[in-house]
Amino acid sequence: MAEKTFGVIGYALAPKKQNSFIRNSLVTLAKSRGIELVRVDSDKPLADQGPFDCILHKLYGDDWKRQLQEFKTRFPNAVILDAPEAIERLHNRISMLQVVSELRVLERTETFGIPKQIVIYDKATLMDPQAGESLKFPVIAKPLVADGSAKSHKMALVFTRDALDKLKPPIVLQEFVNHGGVIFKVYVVGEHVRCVKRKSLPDVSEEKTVGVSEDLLSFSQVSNLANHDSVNDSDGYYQLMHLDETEMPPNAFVVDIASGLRRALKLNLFNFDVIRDARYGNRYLIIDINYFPGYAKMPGYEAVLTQFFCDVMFKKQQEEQQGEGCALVSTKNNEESLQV
Ligand SMILES: O=P(O)(O)O[C@@H]1[C@@H](OP(=O)(O)O)[C@H](OP(=O)(O)O)[C@H](O)[C@H](OP(=O)(O)O)[C@H]1OP(=O)(O)O
Ligand SMILES: Nc1ncnc2c1ncn2[C@@H]1O[C@H](COP(=O)(O)OP(=O)(O)O)[C@@H](O)[C@H]1O
Ligand SMILES: [Mg+2]
Ligand SMILES: [Mg+2]
Repeated sequence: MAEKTFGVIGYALAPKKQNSFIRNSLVTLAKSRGIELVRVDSDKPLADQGPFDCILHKLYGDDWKRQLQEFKTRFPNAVILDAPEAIERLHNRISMLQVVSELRVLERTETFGIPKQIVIYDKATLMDPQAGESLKFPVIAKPLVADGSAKSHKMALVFTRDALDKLKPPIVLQEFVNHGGVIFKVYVVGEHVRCVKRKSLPDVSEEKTVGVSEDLLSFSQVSNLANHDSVNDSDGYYQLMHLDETEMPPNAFVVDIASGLRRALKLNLFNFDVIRDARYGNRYLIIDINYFPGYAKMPGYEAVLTQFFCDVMFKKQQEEQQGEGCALVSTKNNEESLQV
């Protein structure tokens, strides 16, 4: 066990997240490296608690943002992982993916982008015969807001233009891209990047689009379903996916994109979903970016997160020492996330 506390990290998480993420195995390993993990009491003002060297958080709402601001005013040297303004960009499925077009990665044989999509804010626009004219069907209808609510994960695979009237705006209509039924989830923890395979929606053939008895199929959080989980499958649409047979994308490519996203988003803790366009084989599409995802599903997450916490503390201490030595450097932008 470490003799000295290297840093105290306060965590402010919803109960479900707390149960899955704050496991004894994480707390013990972190402690052995001098990192103490302490729960933030949501019934008390954050600024009255602590002292904390760092706040790890995934909570929503203006009240929480205000509490973070107050905390930062009172403890300017504390690190907030991550800045709420940076996280907010991921709460809207349009702004979330706009960042992809800002990325510049080294030239390679693989290419990347996002699927073609439009945003519809109201029913009148949705009912306009021109709505969705620029898109090739089927499309996936996604709630515009991605705020962690169950509603924000409710999607629909829409086969025909006529079925659009069953949807409730504001929504994003995104072209469905065949990708072999497997998605790649890329977990980012500071500089650490890990890509895993997960089950996705199966490919849709032209015949399927014509012959399907329903013109709209609803689904939610497909990648979290175990293979035996029941889904509405009257058309025999869902089937077992053979994850093992799917080739991973080149690691250097994934790391390049992850590093680019991390810089552009100014975030340390996120994951993104990538699919490989079945038409090309070397074209990858980013479809979703999530703040502070289910890291506990990443094998060995305790060691990865503990190392990250140590890096954050080390960087903080270095900056404090430099600050003491040079009081002139006071222009540090408090709003910006620390990038370890
Ligand atoms: O709960 P988990 O472990 O399935 O994690 C969810 C993530 O699953 P993943 O790690 O990508 O497989 C999940 O990712 P997806 O959106 O399903 O790709 C979200 O990040 C979800 O958070 P929120 O509901 O969007 O706020 C995450 O939920 P929270 O744990 O943050 O509630
Ligand atoms: N454009 C697309 N083409 C094919 N499948 C998609 C597309 N967009 C989403 N999916 C499938 O739908 C699932 C949920 O969509 P996603 O945007 O990741 O929402 P969530 O935030 O709920 O995870 C993905 O994991 C993937 O299986
Ligand atoms: Mg997703
Ligand atoms: Mg998501």
